Amino acid sequence: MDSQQTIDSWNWDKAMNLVMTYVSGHLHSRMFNVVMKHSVCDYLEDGPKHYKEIAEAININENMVYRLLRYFTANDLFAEDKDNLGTFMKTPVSSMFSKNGKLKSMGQRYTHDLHYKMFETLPQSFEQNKGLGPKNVGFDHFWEIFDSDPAYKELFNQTMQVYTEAAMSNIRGAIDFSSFNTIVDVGGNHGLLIGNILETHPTVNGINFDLDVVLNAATEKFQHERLKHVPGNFFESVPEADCYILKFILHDWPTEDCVKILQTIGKSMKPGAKIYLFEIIIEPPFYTKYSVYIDILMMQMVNAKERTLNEWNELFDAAGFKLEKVVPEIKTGCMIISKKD
Ligand SMILES: C[S@@+](CC[C@H](N)C(=O)[O-])C[C@H]1O[C@@H](n2cnc3c(N)ncnc32)[C@H](O)[C@@H]1O
Ligand SMILES: CCCCCC(=O)c1c(O)c(Cl)c(O)c(Cl)c1O
Repeated sequence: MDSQQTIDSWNWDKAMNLVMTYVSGHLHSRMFNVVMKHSVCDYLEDGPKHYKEIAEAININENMVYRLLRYFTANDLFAEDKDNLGTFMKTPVSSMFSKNGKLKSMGQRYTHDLHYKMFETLPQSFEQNKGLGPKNVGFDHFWEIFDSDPAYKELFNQTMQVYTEAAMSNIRGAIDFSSFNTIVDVGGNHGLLIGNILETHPTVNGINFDLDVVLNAATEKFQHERLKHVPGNFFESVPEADCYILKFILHDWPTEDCVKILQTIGKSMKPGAKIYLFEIIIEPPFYTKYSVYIDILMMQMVNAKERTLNEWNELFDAAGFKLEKVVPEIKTGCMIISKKD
């Protein structure tokens, strides 16, 4: 916006919209924390409710509940009955965050008190050039949280399953895995990706490989007659196979740890084996909002990052691998790598 445009069209609405865009994030997500923590969306699922009815149900002051509902009506989550002011209604968006909604776990996790505490020192992380998130909540590494907070672990697993469900329609059918005998989903968590691949590849066997604390979590894992769930640590060893898939794994780790993970996999790869990486590929200067959001999330929570294709190639080279192909059909990003000759 050049100065002349600013002077000519400067007005209250533009000023406030600009301010809201850049400074309201913490308020907005903490307000959504209240909605998710008290399952406010659920109360509107079976019909319009007066704010006093919801206030009594969630045991919060009725004027506060009115202001909460009003705030999210202005932000298109709820609607207010113009003929019965004070009565609020669900919208297709609020249904997505209700008890049967696809996005409930996302809404709960990304506005979780733990996340808010982990992001409190984001400015210091930039100044100190390292992610300080886990230290804010008493841990050295993000993954330690799973042992001490099973409820958060379940939320994590559920949200990763939702991401995979959202990506499956694009991934399914885009890659032919039929030439492989066994595929290991390294850090497969819920097993949805490898499970879907087995369903469309009748001759392939699958192994869902993840931490014991994850595979023994309460969240249902994908079951299939040709799928085994195998606990382990990808810094120690992974099962032997001719194909490995890693989705949103390497973006969780600094480059030196990614090299260790790839080299650990390399020790178990059969001759001619391939690795399929389902990872974000940042393409300067065409940045998507979610890719740069997840990049900062990775920095603060796991001291890691999203990568450009050049950065991926540098990583592969350092690990003794080479990029065979980028699979353009996979919108979330997909690269096929193999060990250097
Ligand atoms: C961001 S999640 C991705 C999960 C799944 N691939 C997906 O895309 O939905 C990263 C996964 O890596 C697993 N993980 C982290 N450290 C691990 C380790 N040392 N060994 C095996 N799995 C690990 C986590 O338990 C988690 O399931
Ligand atoms: C658009 C893809 C988002 C994947 C999110 C994700 O992978 C992730 C993650 O790996 C870690 Cl370690 C994490 O702490 C969060 Cl909050 C994530 O969302």
